[in-house]
Amino acid sequence: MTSPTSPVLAADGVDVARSGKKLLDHVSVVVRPGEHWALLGPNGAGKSTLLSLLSAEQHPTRGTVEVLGRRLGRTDVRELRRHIGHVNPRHDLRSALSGRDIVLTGATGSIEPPPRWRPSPEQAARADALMETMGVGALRDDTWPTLSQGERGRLLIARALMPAPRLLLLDEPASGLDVAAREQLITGIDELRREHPELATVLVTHHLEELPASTTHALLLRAGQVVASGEAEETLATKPVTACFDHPIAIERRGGRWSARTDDASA
Ligand SMILES: Nc1ncnc2c1ncn2[C@@H]1O[C@H](COP(=O)(O)OP(=O)(O)OP(=O)(O)O)[C@@H](O)[C@H]1O
Repeated sequence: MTSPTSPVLAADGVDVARSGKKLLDHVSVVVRPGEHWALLGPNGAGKSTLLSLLSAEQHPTRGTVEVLGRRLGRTDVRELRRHIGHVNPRHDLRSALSGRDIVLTGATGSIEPPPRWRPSPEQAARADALMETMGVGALRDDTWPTLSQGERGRLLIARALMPAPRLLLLDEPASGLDVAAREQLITGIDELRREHPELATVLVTHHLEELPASTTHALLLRAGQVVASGEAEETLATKPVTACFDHPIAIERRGGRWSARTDDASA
């Protein structure tokens, strides 16, 4: 589809308008293989709207979006979506599938395994390896209704990676998790990034504490506009984050991870 070094995502001068309101205003971003972007901003900033473009679910009103080298509006988005790992936290599973079967449905792109479908030995081995990476190898036979939210989240990431996508989109993966579950998730994401060096990821969050240490870049959005964009070291810093959230916030980075608190010096 593209060369291994060409951008995985390229949005250029993107506007999205709905009901006469500009949800995104001249947003540009380029994501390359091996980069791990945080998409950060307050409620209503436009993060979900941008993610819906990057996942080929919506089209821009103005500007261009290329996903895996294909221009939205000129390509079959249903086919394109099959090459994007998109973790939907509202996974609509009704039956009591086992952890391993849930991961295997990533190979068929379906919620339930198709009747009489059996995984190939390669697919089965990949499912097992991804479950180990995400720290859910022990949940092989546990069924969906018995799993915690954190366990489900990590299984769904393994599931999204079954077709070996070059792009993984994570929409608030740590939302609602307790601190132990959040840390297990973050460890899994770090591990995943180490084991799949070509994979590019975009992770949406409101909280800097939820960012894995392996985050390489960040895009800060406020009211549909880009406040800062680029390498994590520069963008996940006191000044741009304060501007993004319109509140004096001091950022600290320790052991690779970020934390945020009110900046008393300027509050
Ligand atoms: N179809 C629509 N028509 C009009 N306004 C919309 C539509 N969809 C979203 N919005 C508005 O666009 C803005 C951006 O929404 P979006 O969901 O992208 O923000 P977000 O950064 O993901 O917010 P949150 O952190 O709360 O999830 C919000 O003010 C929202 O109310």
